[in-house]
Amino acid sequence: MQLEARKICFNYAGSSKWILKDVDLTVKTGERLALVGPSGYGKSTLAKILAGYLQPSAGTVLWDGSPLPKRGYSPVQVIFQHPELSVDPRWKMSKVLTEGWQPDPELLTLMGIEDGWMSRWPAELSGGELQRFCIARVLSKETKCLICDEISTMLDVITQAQIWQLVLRVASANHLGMIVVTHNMALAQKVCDRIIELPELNKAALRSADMP
Ligand SMILES: Nc1ncnc2c1ncn2[C@@H]1O[C@H](COP(=O)(O)OP(=O)(O)OP(=O)(O)O)[C@@H](O)[C@H]1O
Repeated sequence: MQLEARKICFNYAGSSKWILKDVDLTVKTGERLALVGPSGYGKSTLAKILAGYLQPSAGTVLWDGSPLPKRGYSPVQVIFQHPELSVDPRWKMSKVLTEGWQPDPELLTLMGIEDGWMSRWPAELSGGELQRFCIARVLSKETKCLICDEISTMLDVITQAQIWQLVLRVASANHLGMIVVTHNMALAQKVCDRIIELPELNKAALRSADMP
């Protein structure tokens, strides 16, 4: 099984600038791909397109040869940099956690999620604690490809290491495909087996003039 992006082009509404142009990318289950590049080069935009959050201006994203499902649980899930922006602040954590599936107690123990946190509001957890929920809620067995968009950037180094240990453990156990979006080459080298530099992948956009 694989996630495939074919000739992806993207510009934000109202802007004539190509953010992405003719980007091709394939990630197979079990493979860990790092997408590396400086700030502002379109990494998060591509992550959102690959996960189906944004529609490309042209090109297609295919999961196992078919478009991503428009409804229901998607096999391609994404975790973002800022967990506080990824959860509904009006939902208690138990609801946040079980929106897509019912995580089993073993996973919650593995993720270090404490029972007492379930009745709290998102604002009553630290960034690291909240990020654990954001990770656990997308680790259903139906998830086949996980996109991690700068998931540890705002955490201290100890929490970063813990979070990555947990994610990689589940990724190995579930044979997930992974795309690790980062500007940190050292992290990419540590957690991934293939590295793609976005400026190279997206050179058509960098070379192009604005859209006609
Ligand atoms: N909603 C939006 N509307 C208009 N332009 C946007 C929007 N979101 C992002 N951009 C622009 O698109 C470009 C790429 O942004 P993107 O967030 O994908 O980059 P990035 O490589 O992920 O950056 P960073 O590493 O800083 O997160 C930037 O120039 C940004 O200003």
